[in-house]
Amino acid sequence: MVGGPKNATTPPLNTHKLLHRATFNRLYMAVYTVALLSLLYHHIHTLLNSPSTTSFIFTLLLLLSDLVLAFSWLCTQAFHFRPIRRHEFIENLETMIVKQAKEFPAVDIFICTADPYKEPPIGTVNTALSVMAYDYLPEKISVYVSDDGGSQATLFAFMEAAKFARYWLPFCRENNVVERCPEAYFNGSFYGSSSPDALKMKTMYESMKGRVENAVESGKIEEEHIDDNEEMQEAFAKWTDNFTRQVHPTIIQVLLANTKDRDVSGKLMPNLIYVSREKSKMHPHHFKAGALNALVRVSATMTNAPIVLTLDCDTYSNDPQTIKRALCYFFDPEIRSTTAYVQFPQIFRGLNKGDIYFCEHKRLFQINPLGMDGLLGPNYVGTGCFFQRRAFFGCPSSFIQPELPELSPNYVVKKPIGSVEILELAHRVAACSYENHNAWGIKLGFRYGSLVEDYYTGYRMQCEGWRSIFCSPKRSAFLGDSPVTLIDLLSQCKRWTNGLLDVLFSRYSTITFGFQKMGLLMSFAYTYYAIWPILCIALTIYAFIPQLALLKGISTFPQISDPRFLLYVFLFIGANGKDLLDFHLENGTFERWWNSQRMWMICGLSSFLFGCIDYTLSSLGISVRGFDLTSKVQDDELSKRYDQGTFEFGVASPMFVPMTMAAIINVASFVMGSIGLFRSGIRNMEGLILQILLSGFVVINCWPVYEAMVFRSDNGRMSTKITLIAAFLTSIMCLLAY
Ligand SMILES: O=c1ccn([C@@H]2O[C@H](COP(=O)(O)OP(=O)(O)O[C@H]3O[C@H](CO)[C@@H](O)[C@H](O)[C@H]3O)[C@@H](O)[C@H]2O)c(=O)[nH]1
Ligand SMILES: [Mn+2]
Repeated sequence: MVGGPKNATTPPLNTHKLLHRATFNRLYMAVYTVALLSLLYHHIHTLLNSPSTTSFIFTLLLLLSDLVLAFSWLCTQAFHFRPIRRHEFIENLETMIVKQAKEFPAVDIFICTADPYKEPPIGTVNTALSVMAYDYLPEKISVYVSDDGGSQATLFAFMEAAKFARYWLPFCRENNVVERCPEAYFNGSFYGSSSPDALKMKTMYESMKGRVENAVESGKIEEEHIDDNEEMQEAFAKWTDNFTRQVHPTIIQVLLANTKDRDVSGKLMPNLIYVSREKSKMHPHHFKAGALNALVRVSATMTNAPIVLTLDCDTYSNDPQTIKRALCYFFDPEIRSTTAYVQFPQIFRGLNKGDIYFCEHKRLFQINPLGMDGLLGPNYVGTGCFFQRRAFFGCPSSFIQPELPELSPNYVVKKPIGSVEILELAHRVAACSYENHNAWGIKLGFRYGSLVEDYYTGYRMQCEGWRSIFCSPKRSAFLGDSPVTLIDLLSQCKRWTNGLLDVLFSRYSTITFGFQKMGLLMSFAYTYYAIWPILCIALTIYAFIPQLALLKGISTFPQISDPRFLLYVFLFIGANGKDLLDFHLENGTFERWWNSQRMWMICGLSSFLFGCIDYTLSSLGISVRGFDLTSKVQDDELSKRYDQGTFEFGVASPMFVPMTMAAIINVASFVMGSIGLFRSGIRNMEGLILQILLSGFVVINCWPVYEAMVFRSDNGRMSTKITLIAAFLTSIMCLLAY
C-alpha cells in the first residue's frame, strides 16, 4: 500500500506492507486456541473429580490462573493478527511537495521535567538542544519546557542553553552533525576532537554544564550570572521565601524569540520558552497530563503550531530528519484528517548487554505497535510522539470549540510572543484554577483520571475515531533513559499498574467501552495492557501452589504417561517459542528474551501485586497515590554493577518479599522433589514430574535472588531483613498448607 497525494504525477510520501509472519501467526492462533480450550476442559473435568478438598482447592486455583493467562494470551493475538511495517519517503516530501523550507508547518515541541534532582536540568537541556537543532527552518520550531519542579536551577539551565544554542545550532548545520544532542555527540564516535571548532564547542559545553550543575547543587543562582540581565533578575525574583514546589505562581520566560534572536551565523533561532505552571494545594494538578495541557494552552497563545511533539526530559532526538519523517504522514491527504498522532518507538540507551531488568520493554514499544498499526494504530507512549493540534479538540468529525477563541487550533497568533498581551494571556491559561468549569482533561487535551496519561489519552482519542501511525525508522528517532536499578524499574511498573487499573475499572473500560467504540481486536490490544496487573493472580499461584502441593505430595498436573502431559508441554513450549520467535524477528537476542520472561515473573510478584494493593487501598480512600518519578541520575557504584549485569537488591523494599518467598519455596520443593525422584524412581513420581520441572524452571530464573541472598557481599545484596521476613512468611505458609 502506498500513501500520499493520489495523483499520477505526485510521488508517494509513505508506504506500508503486511508482514509475512501474519499468515503463520493466524495459523498458530488457531492451533493454540484448540490446545487452550482442551486445557480448560481438562481442568473442569479434574475439578469435578477431585479426590479431596485440598486437591479441589489446588485445581480451582490453577483453573483461575490459567483463565487469567488464557485471556491475556487471547488479548495479545490482536498484536499478531495484522502487523505492518511502514516506510517514509522524506526525499519526496522535500523535493515534490514542500518545495521551500518556509512552507513547512510550524512545530511546537513540549518537554516535561518535574524534579531537578531526579531529572538533572543538564539532561533536559540536552534534550531541548537536540530538538532545537532539527534539520528544519529554526524559526518554525518552538520549544516549550514545562518545569513541574518549579526550580530556579532549571530556569537558569535554560538561560545557559539559550546562549549555548547560538553556537551549537550553526555548528551542527555547518558540520552536518547527526548527533545533535551535545552530550551524546561529545561522548560518541562522531566527535572529531581533532577539529579545533569541535574542541571549542566541547570546552564551551563543559563550562556550561559546570555552571548548571553548580546551580543545582547550591540550589541558588549566583548574582554574577544574571546581574547584567534585568529581565532575568525579575524572573528569579519570583522565587520568594514562600515559594515551594507545590505552591507557587506561574513563571513563563521567553528565553529565545524567533523574531529577534539570531545565532552566531546570523540565522534566526527557534523560540525557547520556560513554563512553570501555577501550583496550589487547593487545585489538583494532574501530574504530567496537567503539565501537558498547560503547555497546549500556553503554546496556543504564543505560537499555536498545527503540529505538536511531546517529549520527556529524558528522550533526546537522535535524528535531525525526524520532523520531516512525521510530516510524511501529516501531509498525506488520505490519512491527514483522521490521524491524531504519529508515535515513534521508545528506544533506550545505556542498557547493559543482556538488559537484565528488561527495561527495553521490546514488546510494548517495538513489537506490539506493529500489530496495532495494522488495525487502528498504536497506543500513545508519552514521548516521541507528534500530534496534530486539532486532535486535542474533539473527534475528527466534530470539533469542540475551546472556551477562549485564542486557544482554538485554527487561531492565528498575530502578536510577537514576548508582547505584554500575549504574556498576560499565557499566564492566565497556565493558572491552576483555569481548568475549573471547563472541558480540559475531560474532553479537551490530555485526559485526566489515570497515572498512565499517555495510554489513557491515546485510548480515548482512538475511541473518538482518531487513528494513529507507528513510525519506526532504522536509525532511532529518539533515545531515552531507562531505570537502571531493579527497584526503580519495579516502581515504574507499579505506577503503570496503578494507572492501568484506573482505566480498566472506569466507565471507559477497555473491555466494554473500548469494544463498543473500536471493535474486538483494538479492544483486546488495549485490554492486554489494562489487565497486566491482574496477571499477578496467575503468577503468584504458579509460583506457590504447585510447589506447596509438591511438598505435600499432591499431584496438580497430569502424569507423564497421560496424553495431557503433552498438552502442557505444548502449551509451555508453544507460547515461549512463539514469543522468542517474535523477539528474534525484531532483532532481539536470546539473552534479552530470557531476561524478559524472568522480569515478567518478577513483576508479577512485585509491581503488579503491589500495584493492585495500592490501587485497592487508594480506591478505599486509605492512601493517596502519586507519580513517583523515575530517577535519571546515575550513581557510579550502581552503574558499575549494572554494567556488569548484577542485580540490585540494595534497598530493603517490601516489593522484594514475595519474590524471595517464591525463590525459597521453589528451591525447597525442587530439592525435595528431586530427592523423592531419586529415591523412588520416575515410575512412582510420575504425577509430580511437571511440578518438579516447574520448580526447576523457577529456580533457574531465581538465580540472581539466591546470589543476592547468600553469595554476595556488595551493597547490592539482599538485605538480611528481607531474607528473614521472607523465610519467616514462607514457613508460615508451609505450616498452613500442612
Ligand atoms: O507531575 C509530573 C510527573 C511527571 N512529569 C514528567 O513525566 C515524564 C515521565 O516521567 P518518568 O518518571 O520518566 O516516567 P516513565 O515511567 O519513565 O515514563 C513513562 O510512563 C509515563 C506514564 O506513567 C509517561 O508519561 C512517559 O511518557 C513514559 O515514558 C517526565 O518527563 C516527567 O518530568 C511531569 O511533567 N509532571
Ligand atoms: Mn522516563
